[in-house]
Amino acid sequence: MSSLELLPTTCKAGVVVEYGANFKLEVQDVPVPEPGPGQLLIRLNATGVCYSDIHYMLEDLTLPRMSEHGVRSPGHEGAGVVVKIGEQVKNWKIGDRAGIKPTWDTCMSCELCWGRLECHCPEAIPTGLKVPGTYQQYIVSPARYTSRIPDGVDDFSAGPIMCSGSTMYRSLVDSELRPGDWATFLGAGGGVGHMGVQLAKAMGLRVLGIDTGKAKRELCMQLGCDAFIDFVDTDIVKETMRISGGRGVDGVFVTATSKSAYAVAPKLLSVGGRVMCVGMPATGTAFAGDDPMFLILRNIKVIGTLTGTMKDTNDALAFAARGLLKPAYEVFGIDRLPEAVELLRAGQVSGRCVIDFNA
Ligand SMILES: NC(=O)c1ccc[n+]([C@@H]2O[C@H](COP(=O)([O-])OP(=O)(O)OC[C@H]3O[C@@H](n4cnc5c(N)ncnc54)[C@H](O)[C@@H]3O)[C@@H](O)[C@H]2O)c1
Ligand SMILES: [Zn+2]
Ligand SMILES: [Zn+2]
Repeated sequence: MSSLELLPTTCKAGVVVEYGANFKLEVQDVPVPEPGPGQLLIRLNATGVCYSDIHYMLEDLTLPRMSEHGVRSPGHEGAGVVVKIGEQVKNWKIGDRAGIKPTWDTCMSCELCWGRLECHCPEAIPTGLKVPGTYQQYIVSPARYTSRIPDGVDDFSAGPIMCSGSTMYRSLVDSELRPGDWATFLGAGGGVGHMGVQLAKAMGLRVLGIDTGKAKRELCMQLGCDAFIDFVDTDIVKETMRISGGRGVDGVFVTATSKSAYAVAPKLLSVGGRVMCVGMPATGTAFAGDDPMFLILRNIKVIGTLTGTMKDTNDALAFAARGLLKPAYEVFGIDRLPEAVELLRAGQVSGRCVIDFNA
């Protein structure tokens, strides 16, 4: 085991003191963990605040629960530096830049792990759900599944790319849309959606952003959307048809949490179009496109995306290193983490809130 600096014994962390509908998050001092064999200890400089963290604290998804696993810190968009190296670790050194993803580790030896589906591995461990997440400044991570952050991508950008950026990269690849096709993002001004907008433009797609409010409209247009619709005061089916010349769009990426977004998504599509499911709706949401006759008559495909793999994350970071993906973020000091979470829960964040652990 080796470490460069004298490490503290405690660090700051966002800690859940009450789970569920009235969840409560506090910033507390917690012990700095020790890296076991094969693990790195990473000191995070930044973590993004993703809506999935809110789902985990609300415990409103059909997923394992944080409380069942005794996990008190969510978070899965971390960026920092290696400060200590466990036994048996090769190819990493102290001072290397390192990122933490929504999947903390996988078995790496099953068919899913071999075939770009490792996030679905039965042994996959979700970060911030079954193990402590990136709301904690010092975090251990399996060296084999830790992402490297390339030069030219700062930690405030790299953090959100670990989840939001890599998920949208993967979803766009799986959509098989081609340059010139229309891609629509329901939730285009949010943390995940605004990454999709940029990646879609970089891939040569035409982009229709759908969200609400002046700030999100401005962000979408600044990021290169060809058109924007405010879903609150517009008939979005009619308007989408008008913008796409009456045929509908080729792909709809649902990056919102709301039931209404899933309800409308298939209706925006052209014949042969596809709904890309990314936003995680609370347990019990019905998917309006599940009328088989609607899907049959319009040759609609429905595809789900569960975060990006190790390779997807690497590829998304490469877009950022080339200047094609620049997360729009507002920085909050660690003491203001609960405030950032509340703003996101209230739908008041354009782009991402990123936490600065050094502020
Ligand atoms: N599948 C995955 O791997 C994955 C990865 C990351 C996040 N997520 C999920 O994606 C969702 C979004 O996360 P986020 O962090 O970007 O949240 P966010 O709040 O930053 O973004 C959601 C956006 O959707 C907009 N919106 C709400 N209702 C809408 C509607 N009916 N039509 C259009 N826009 C609407 C909101 O105004 C907001 O801008 C969450 O459910 C999260 O859990 C899934
Ligand atoms: Zn996330
Ligand atoms: Zn596996």
